[in-house]
Amino acid sequence: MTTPTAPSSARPGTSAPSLRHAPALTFEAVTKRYRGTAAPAVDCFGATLAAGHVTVLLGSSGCGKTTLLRMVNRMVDPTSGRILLDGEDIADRNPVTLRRSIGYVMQNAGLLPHRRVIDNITLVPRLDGVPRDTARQRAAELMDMLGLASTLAERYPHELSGGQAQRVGVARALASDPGILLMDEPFGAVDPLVRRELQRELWRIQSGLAKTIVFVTHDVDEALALGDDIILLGEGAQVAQRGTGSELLQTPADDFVVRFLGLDDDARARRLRQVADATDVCPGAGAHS
Ligand SMILES: Nc1ncnc2c1ncn2[C@@H]1O[C@H](COP(=O)(O)OP(=O)(O)OP(=O)(O)O)[C@@H](O)[C@H]1O
Repeated sequence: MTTPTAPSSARPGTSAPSLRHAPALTFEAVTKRYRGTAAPAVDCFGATLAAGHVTVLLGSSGCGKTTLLRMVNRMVDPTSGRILLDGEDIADRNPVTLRRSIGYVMQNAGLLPHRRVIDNITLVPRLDGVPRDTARQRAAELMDMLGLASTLAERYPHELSGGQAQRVGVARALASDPGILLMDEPFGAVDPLVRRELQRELWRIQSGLAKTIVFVTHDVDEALALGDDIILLGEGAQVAQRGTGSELLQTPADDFVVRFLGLDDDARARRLRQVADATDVCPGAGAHS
């Protein structure tokens, strides 16, 4: 899903063009040790994530994926190390303004239950001082882009299906046109069909918007379907292997990678290669297309 430059005008189906610059994201020897725990949740993680690309952090439960994401928007501070956006240390940024400039999508959408869909989507732009009508206009464009009927705007979150709620969560994250989007297992709570549909939507949207996306999942198929770049993590966010889906499948670094991807099962290995091949030719997938 490589989309190196943002388009100058919207493509069909992506009616809200991105104006905000997508930054590169660098982790320099980042360690997080939570108080009272023996082992660090993240142990000296280093990587640069390319601007305008989708980087997938793939790994088992508890390996430190969420901790890595939450350090990017300063919901969690590193014990040591630095995190840089286009070379600028985020420790020097005001945490509130930093957070508002970064889109965040959670597993259960994280919508405010007592606010209507439209107010959930316009919340951050309104806090940033965007006039009400402008914010609502952009929200309507985003809802359209995400395949949400305009009639849903006045509903409350509990009146939505799981898939609709996740779409609203993505619209809300895009509402202030952030350059960077953090997605923490965003499609993990919906059924497999809806999940695949949401993955395709994200793919299509990203081909127009070219955000820097960090996408967390423990699902190998999802990583192969979405990642320009996949970082497979072991305990303490140790990098087991990094590469494109095809690279991981063709040249797994060691037994851990083989077992995690399931390449020791011939039928599964064949199926995963098909997923990776399909990703390479899927329309709307930027450089893959
Ligand atoms: N606030 C906290 N206090 C103490 N330990 C924590 C805290 N948050 C996370 N941890 C621990 O840090 C480690 C990494 O957790 P993290 O949530 O980052 O992993 P994860 O890979 O995102 O897991 P999952 O896929 O289950 O969400 C785990 O051992 C977890 O128990």
